[in-house]
Amino acid sequence: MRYKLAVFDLDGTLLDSLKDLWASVNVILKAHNHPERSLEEIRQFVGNGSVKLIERAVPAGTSKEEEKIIHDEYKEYYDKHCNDLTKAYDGILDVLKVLKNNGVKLAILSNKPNFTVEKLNDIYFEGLFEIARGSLPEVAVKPAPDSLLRILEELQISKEDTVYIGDSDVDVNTAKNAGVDEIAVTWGFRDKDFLEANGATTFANKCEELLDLI
Ligand SMILES: O=C(O)COP(=O)(O)O
Repeated sequence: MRYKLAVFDLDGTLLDSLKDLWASVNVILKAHNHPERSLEEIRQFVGNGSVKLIERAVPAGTSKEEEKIIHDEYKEYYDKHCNDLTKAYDGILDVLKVLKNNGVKLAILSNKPNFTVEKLNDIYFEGLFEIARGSLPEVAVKPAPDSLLRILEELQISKEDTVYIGDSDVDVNTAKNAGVDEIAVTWGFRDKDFLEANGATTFANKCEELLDLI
């Protein structure tokens, strides 16, 4: 294998989670008498963590105080409903197992709240990941390189031996900012043209292609 460590984004890369994100945002918007958002809008709003998701979803003119209340309610609701409609992308679990059997260390790095990432990791990934990390209050979220570099340090793996795999411009930029190689997957929340326009150079169109690339 080319790399010793493969770090994966979660939403849109390992898990098809869009419908639960969409449904949860809308439950809270509705409770506050705000207009609901379409699935396509939520697809575009996801990627920079839950604070940004809510900032983008509330109507213009919403006060910062209300936005914070909506965010807190959303986080609590979504944590309970993060696995109602979500599923792992077909074939991804087998790919992860092959990588692990070939000696590649695996980690998750997401901008989702950390407790939700830990929960989904327990549900789906059978202990395959050394680290399953979401956003932590003391660490800057992606595309800042901090959280990715922290994982490298914890696992004692160099940048040269690491690849970051994700489905969004945020993920491409995270890898670039950290100085590690990146693979953009095209089955997630952003299309290939968009990813290419945002600097992605290596693509996986089907999850089995990751085996050759990693
Ligand atoms: O919560 C988000 O905005 C995105 O989550 P991700 O980093 O797993 O894609």
